[in-house]
Amino acid sequence: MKILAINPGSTSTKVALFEDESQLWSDTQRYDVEVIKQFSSIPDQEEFRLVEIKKALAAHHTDLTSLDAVVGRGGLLKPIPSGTYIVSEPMLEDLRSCRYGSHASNLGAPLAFRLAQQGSCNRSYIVDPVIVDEMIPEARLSGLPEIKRRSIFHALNQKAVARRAVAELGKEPGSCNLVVAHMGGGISVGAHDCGRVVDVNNALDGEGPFSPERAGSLPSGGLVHLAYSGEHDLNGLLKRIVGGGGLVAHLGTNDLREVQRRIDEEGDEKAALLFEALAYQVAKEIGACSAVLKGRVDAIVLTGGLAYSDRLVGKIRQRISFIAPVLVYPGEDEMKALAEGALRVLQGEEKGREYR
Ligand SMILES: Nc1ncnc2c1ncn2[C@@H]1O[C@H](COP(=O)(O)OP(=O)(O)OP(=O)(O)O)[C@@H](O)[C@H]1O
Ligand SMILES: CCCC(=O)O
Repeated sequence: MKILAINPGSTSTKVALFEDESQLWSDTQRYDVEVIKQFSSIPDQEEFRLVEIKKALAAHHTDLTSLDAVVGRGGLLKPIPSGTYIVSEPMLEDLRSCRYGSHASNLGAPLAFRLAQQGSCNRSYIVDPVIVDEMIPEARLSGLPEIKRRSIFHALNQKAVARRAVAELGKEPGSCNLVVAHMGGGISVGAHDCGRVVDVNNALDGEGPFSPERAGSLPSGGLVHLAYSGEHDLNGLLKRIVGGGGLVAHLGTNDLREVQRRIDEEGDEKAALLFEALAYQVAKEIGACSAVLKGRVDAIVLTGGLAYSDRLVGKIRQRISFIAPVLVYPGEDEMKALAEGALRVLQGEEKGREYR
């Protein structure tokens, strides 16, 4: 089966072609920030990205008509359980209108749908979108009835690495309790209770550890004062929390390698403190998720780009290795996870779910 996988990020689109589980080629198309700035909203980028993806297909001599399915990263939809979903009109409508919020991943389904249509296979899917919601009732409450917690996290990679961890532990699928920390530009830490993510910090909405680009949890009084200080309008403040917080706000970079360089080469004490605090906050969140699982944790999994840093992983380990064995899977394999999700449906292992 030939499956094209598409993963739109804020300034790039990753495209990869798979023959069953094997990747035939992959391409990361990076867009100049100035090019992206020409579009007033994420949905406005659909046509541009479609044309760019077709250029990648042409460069790799891949004809659209040779595809059996196209799968895209799923974006901000209404909360739904984990799985592979058939792209449908109601889904496209919710993503294109940004009814549940705006995120680059909103483009995954429309692009997959149009490419599948143009190639005539007419089979398009999304897998484990960022709004996968399996939270238990007590996790949904905040301290104010008018503010509900939402499950928005790196579901695709968290679920994929959780499957890998369970296999490596030699256990049956759905039989393990894991705490998975995805540490990338954003950070989400999930409590996986026998395969179900029963609690996770909302990585897009000011919960959990700060990250290279996100502010994470903030003291709410301080946030309210900042909101009324006249320094920011609504969108400016939201952008600061989501794109300009964390390492960017404190150090002006979202690159952990640069932070390490400043510590090593310049003896930068502020950078050293931020590095320490990052490890501390991730470890604290892992501890919280371990309590969610009542201490019955088979393994803790560290993944995402930050997990390439042995130094960060070492500092996190110091605080959490008393809980359970620590497995480290640096980076992410979202393209493979997308292709595998589509394949499970194409091969009849799983039924394609409907989004209503
Ligand atoms: N070898 C490395 N050592 C230390 N840090 C690294 C290394 N490689 C990548 N990083 C850091 O990982 C972070 C980016 O991670 P990643 O690529 O997973 O993020 P992303 O895909 O942009 O965002 P997200 O994972 O939230 O979707 C950056 O801070 C980058 O500096
Ligand atoms: C789930 C996506 C979260 C992020 O972009 O940080």
